Amino acid sequence: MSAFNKAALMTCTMAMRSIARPTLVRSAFKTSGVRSLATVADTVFASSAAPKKPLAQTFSAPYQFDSEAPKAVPAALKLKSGHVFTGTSFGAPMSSFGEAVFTTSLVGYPESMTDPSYRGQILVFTQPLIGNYGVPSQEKDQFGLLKYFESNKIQCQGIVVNDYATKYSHWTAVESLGEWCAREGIPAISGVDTRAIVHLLRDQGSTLAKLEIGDEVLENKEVVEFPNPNIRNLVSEASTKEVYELNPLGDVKIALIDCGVKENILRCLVARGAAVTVFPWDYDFNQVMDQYDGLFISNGPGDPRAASKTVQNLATAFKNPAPKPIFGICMGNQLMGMAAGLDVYKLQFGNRGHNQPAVNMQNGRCSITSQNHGYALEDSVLSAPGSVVQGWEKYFVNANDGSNEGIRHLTKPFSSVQFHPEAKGGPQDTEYLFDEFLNLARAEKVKHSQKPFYVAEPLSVSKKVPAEVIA
Ligand SMILES: NC(=O)CC[C@H](N)C(=O)O
Repeated sequence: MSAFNKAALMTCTMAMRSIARPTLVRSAFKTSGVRSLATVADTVFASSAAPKKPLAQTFSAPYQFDSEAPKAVPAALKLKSGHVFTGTSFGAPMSSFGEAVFTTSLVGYPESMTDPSYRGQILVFTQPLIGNYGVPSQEKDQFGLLKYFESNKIQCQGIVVNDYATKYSHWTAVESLGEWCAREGIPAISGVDTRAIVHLLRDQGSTLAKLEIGDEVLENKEVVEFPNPNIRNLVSEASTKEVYELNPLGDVKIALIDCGVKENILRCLVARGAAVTVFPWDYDFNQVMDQYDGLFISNGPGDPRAASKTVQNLATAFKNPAPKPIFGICMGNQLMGMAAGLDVYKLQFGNRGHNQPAVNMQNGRCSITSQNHGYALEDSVLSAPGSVVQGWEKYFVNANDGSNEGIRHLTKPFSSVQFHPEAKGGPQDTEYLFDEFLNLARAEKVKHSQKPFYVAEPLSVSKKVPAEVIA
């Protein structure tokens, strides 16, 4: 764990302790002079002591941390189920719609919010204190990839937090979370009981929602229609429109199908020496695979059934008698599974967080993984006798809910995982899967380079040389 993660974890632990022992924690903060944390402890204590009201009428009064802060703008999270949570706006002064989902991750809000897989979603953070380390810059690395974000803009439709930290501090920070949201036109609400929201989303499932800001909240009109982002082709919206190359001098050539790829997947590939060509989601890669040593299918937003073209292309690739290695992550796992003949279904509330246990079915080893998905492969047929899905086996399984975490082919170099080995944020314990994939691709390259390059029958050439020239 990095020093930064440790600091963030300590902040969280301190805030959580304050719920159990508020008096003690408050006096400790006062003597050490940490004024902003003392205020957090007060707030958590005050809200947990508040009388319980029916959820539909939940109202969190707008509050301010800082007496110099501008006047609070009202905000409301309205769920399709009729539940309304009111609080304070700290982002863009505009309303938005989306599917409300929650993440249990403790850190990594800049990464999560720019992860294209969150497109169309309103993100509820269960971590109570958000914004305390601000937002980094758009600085790029030597490959031209963003250093600190997973794409070049905020992808989610809005964010919901319990306590927004108005004061931030981090060596990479260039602005506050609120400034970033306002600049990018993304609404944000704080001062709501995120525990109550998560209970609802867990019990009734991910729910369509609206984030209302400003006067609209005061008008308190009923929302008549909640547009469902999952009926759009979000993959097509998030995917690159043009083919582009990264690290062209890399020693192994990978074709990457961009369904909404996270920057850290690209970083993980180029950092290991791969030359990566990124293709749009519907590109018929089978036409160009002879120029590549391996194929990668990325993560992406929304319902995987929207990417049926990628599924068709994969089904064709699977039939290739001389198959190249293929590896997929998250949406990539779902698309590869569908191409293999598996069904996909929507989970009740999805798995989003940094501590999801995935058990490797080959060796029983469990890895703690980073995840962000609402759909899953129906993999029970893989172990069923006489299954129509031949040649594939379960690769990883989620130890919490038994859902699919990966599949692999029994004889061909095809595999995929539902979790995120590239993390960002979250544990990097499964990053070795990038090495395994690139090792297979390098072996493929060697196999091809062993095909005859030399001129056949060299002796017959010398025989034809006229005698007088040799002399
Ligand atoms: N991270 C991802 O690739 C998510 C895949 C898909 N959109 C899901 O929610 O299941």
